Amino acid sequence: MATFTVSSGTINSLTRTLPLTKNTKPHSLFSLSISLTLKASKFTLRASSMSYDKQLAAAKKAASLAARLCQKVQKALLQADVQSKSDKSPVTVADYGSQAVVSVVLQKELDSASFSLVAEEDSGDLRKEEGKETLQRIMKLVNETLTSDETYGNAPLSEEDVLAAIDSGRSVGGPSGQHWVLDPIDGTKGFVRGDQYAIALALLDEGKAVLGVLACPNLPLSSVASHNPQDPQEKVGCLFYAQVGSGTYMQSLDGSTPIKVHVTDLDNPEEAAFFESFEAAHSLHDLSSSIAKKLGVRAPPVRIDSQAKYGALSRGDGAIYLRFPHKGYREKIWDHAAGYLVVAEAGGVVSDAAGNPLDFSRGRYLDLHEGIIVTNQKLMPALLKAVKESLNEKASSL
Ligand SMILES: Nc1ncnc2c1ncn2[C@@H]1O[C@H](COP(=O)(O)O)[C@@H](O)[C@H]1OP(=O)(O)O
Ligand SMILES: [Mg+2]
Ligand SMILES: [Mg+2]
Ligand SMILES: [Mg+2]
Repeated sequence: MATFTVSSGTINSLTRTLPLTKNTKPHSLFSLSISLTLKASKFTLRASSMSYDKQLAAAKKAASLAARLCQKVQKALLQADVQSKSDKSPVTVADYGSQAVVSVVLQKELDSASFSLVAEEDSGDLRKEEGKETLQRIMKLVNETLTSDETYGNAPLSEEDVLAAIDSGRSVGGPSGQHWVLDPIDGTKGFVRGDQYAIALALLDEGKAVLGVLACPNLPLSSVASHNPQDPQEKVGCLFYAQVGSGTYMQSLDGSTPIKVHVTDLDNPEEAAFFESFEAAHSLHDLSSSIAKKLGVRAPPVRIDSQAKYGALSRGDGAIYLRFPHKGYREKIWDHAAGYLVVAEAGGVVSDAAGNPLDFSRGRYLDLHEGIIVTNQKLMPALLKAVKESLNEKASSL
């Protein structure tokens, strides 16, 4: 006979929601409690036996190949003359190319019949007459990248295949079923400057993030705090990955042995380093400076682009990440889902400015209170207090 164990907390919280009256008979409570026990046990069994190993292997392969494509374009971009640097098309080519590569690899490696992808780009502009030349360049790049992996052989994709791969990212996501979530280049501003960017890929199952993969081609393997960009011996290019319930790992993009990473265990905010956007247009630097001051943070902010910030925080390079977009900006799920799981599985906490968890089940957008804050469990209460005070001061000064 199978035995099930369910925590009393689960049953207590379930019975709290029951409509109990003075007339509820003891035996009906007993049968109710048995049926709740079985239901809860079923849920526990399903959650703990669920493995996403196959999807994780596919996601790591997809993000690594997309990173290879992006690195090639960024290298050419940085070597180009000033005039062609102001041309936006290389970024466009890498954005679309990365999305196509991830979409093709996931569909080749997994069951494509039930494939759903929520991704940033769509092929609208590429289908226009003026997009023809760009599409040619994307197709060439995608084929070169895919054939650089020997498992994909030599069956080149047509223009139509590439357009279809990009457009598979039009899914609206939502609370049921499985959905992949992709930002093919997160931090395009950093990509163009030659700085940080990430290929961010997550899997949602029933509205919850269950896999997160971040390829960060320009992030040093050592801490950003101790990194010396002049030293040619220092390796760059990190792949972070997390599966729900299994922790967060990091390896080099060229495939070193993975190491388990953990957020810092710092409990004194004065010693904390904090991350924020490089771009002042993406996050309110004044507000984060006011929060840091209240916490007594001594170090200046570490400003880097993209979800590389989540990766760096997951291995303890810094203790806090603050993100407060300007009024009216709506956050998208592909800008946070992968980073969220990488940090959560490394022991960190990600919430909105009011302390609510992020909800990835509501479609392509995240509905948030004000901003996003990330830190470890010990520092979160003090951080929430400082955020609340700073937001109140900002509101009363308007
Ligand atoms: N006006 C904006 N405010 C906040 N974030 C923005 C804005 N415009 C684009 N972004 C997105 O913010 C993220 C980068 O933030 P960060 O400053 O942390 O690098 C990216 O996802 C970027 O999009 P994209 O993916 O197109 O680069
Ligand atoms: Mg983005
Ligand atoms: Mg993007
Ligand atoms: Mg964009």
